Amino acid sequence: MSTGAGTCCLDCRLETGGCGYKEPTTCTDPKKMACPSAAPKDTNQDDLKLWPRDDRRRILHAVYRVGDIEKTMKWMQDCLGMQILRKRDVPEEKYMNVFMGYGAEDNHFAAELTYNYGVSKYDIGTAFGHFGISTPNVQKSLDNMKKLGYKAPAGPTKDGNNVFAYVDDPDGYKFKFIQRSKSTREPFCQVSYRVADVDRSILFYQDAYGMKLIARRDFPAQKKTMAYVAYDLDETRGTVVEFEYNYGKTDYSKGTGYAQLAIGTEDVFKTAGACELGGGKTVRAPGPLPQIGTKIYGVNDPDGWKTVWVDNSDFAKELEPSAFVHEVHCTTANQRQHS
Ligand SMILES: C[C@@H](O)C(=O)SC[C@H](NC(=O)CC[C@H](N)C(=O)O)C(=O)NCC(=O)O
Ligand SMILES: [Zn+2]
Repeated sequence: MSTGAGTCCLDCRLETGGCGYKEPTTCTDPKKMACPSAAPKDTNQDDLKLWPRDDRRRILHAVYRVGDIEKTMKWMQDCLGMQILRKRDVPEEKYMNVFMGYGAEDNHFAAELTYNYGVSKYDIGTAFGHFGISTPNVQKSLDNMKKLGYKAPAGPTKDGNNVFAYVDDPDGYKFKFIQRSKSTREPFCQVSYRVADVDRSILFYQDAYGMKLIARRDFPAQKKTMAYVAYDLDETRGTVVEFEYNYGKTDYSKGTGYAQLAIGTEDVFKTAGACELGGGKTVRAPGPLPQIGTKIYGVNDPDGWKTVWVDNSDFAKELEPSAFVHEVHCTTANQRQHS
């Protein structure tokens, strides 16, 4: 497994600062052999190169931090027509999550809202673009917001066949209403990142993450290039990652709000090896989440956008009704804010 400057396997490098072995299978470091998160012994570079396309992957949710989880939930229900899918409180780690979306998480993309106890404000930064929401009628979506007393533009922007409008959620995250026919299977259809090199991003998401390029479009008049990658080439069926490259602009601020994209995988350890091979920077070693137990692996892309890979079978267990220890009342978390 290519490890860039270092020449050791992923686990040893993370645990010991480097054992000097090039391949997990040849690593005889006692720490490595005992390491529970060792990549499968039969892993080799060719296998890792093919893994991103052989794996069973789906974009699960986008994770971002909010200052008032009840206010955001209500905004998403009122303005986007989303529903509350599940809640989980992790008091030992002083945070709670609420999952919002348009359908069950076993086959729909979701927003994973993160409320850190006592934190009411985040810097959205300039690198995050928007979340895309498809709607059959943008004007009606805007009129609905205004009728409910929310701030919204008077009307959509029309650019050729494209009809769209941007609105801000309570924390300042941008949501883009995108006019599409009713047949769109996944209304929560886009996450948009600003990037410093669009072709570098395309290649990385293809090679390291196994995504497919849906489109790459230049807009010289607007001095920008847009690109779209996903696991499904039909962009109305699943969630798409959009890259926005503004000519010559490379210095964006990430802020503290947006956290990561969660993608399902059959094997977080093998995926860790494949991401490293593709040039990803590991930021969270593969292994179980504290308190929750779901195996995850965290990695940054060349622009520093984080992806958390989530074990598919552990994720399915998270969705089982029995996993809902108790219905969390959001006021509880907000009350903690004042404790
Ligand atoms: C499976 C994946 O999508 C998760 O839900 S991981 C949950 C975990 N969330 C937090 O730790 C939230 C609190 C934290 N203080 C924050 O603000 O992010 C998470 O995101 N883990 C990722 C990791 O790298 O540990
Ligand atoms: Zn998650």
